[in-house]
Amino acid sequence: MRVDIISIFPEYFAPLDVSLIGKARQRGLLDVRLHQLRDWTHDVHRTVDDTPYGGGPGMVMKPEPWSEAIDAVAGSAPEPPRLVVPTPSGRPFTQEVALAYAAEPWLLFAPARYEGIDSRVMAEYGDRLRLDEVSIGDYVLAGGEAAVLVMVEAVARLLPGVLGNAGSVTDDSFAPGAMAGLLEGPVYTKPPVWRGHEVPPILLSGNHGAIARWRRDQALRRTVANRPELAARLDPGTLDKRDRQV
Ligand SMILES: COC(=O)COc1cccc(COC(=O)c2cn[nH]c2)c1
Repeated sequence: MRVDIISIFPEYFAPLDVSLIGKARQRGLLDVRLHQLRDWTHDVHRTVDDTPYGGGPGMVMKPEPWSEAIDAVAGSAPEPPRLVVPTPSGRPFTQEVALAYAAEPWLLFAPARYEGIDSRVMAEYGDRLRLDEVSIGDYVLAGGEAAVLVMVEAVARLLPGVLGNAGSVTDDSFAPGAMAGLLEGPVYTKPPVWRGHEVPPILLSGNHGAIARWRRDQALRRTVANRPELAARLDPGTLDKRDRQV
């Protein structure tokens, strides 16, 4: 997968050189290319923003630098990238969206700063680059760069070969399957007793059926407690009689 990121702070993406993503890049599983938006300005101050039409606080990112940058990166490629713009007003970025992105050969991220990018840029590229405006949560960041880091990590870990243990992807709490739609339950490792806290004995029992039921029960409890709106969406049929005692 190829990932291009256009930003006025390309240095923000240094974390993509380390850990999981860094190794995936070294192994050629991921091709991340960074671009400085200001390289597509033509004034001495390398201006990328201006005051908003209609008044109001803050500044808006000018359309010309973005369109010149996007044209230079995406060009007239026969199979153009999917353009992803992080914004508080976007559709929710979920594991389902991450899975869809992981199937794309090429993503182009456009993290905005200030009050956002002139909307005509979205209109210009919406169709050809299958523009997706996505939100990683209901809060406002100073810029989309942190959101791009989040999305690149969520997508990259789904690529074949990136995660050592393939199982952990299918066990994702938001992945389809037995635990679909449930939050992760508690996890434990050695020592069996730590500062007087014991690991739940069921986990040491070797009874894999009972362990699976216990884990599902714990996941259901946590989902009901922390995300009642997810619990409400669970298909009653998916809850076996044990779960209904929750
Ligand atoms: C067309 O879209 C744009 O112009 C983007 O506009 C903005 C405006 C303010 C802040 C941001 C950065 O993204 C977030 O804050 C964000 C993303 N997810 N949750 C919070 C982007």
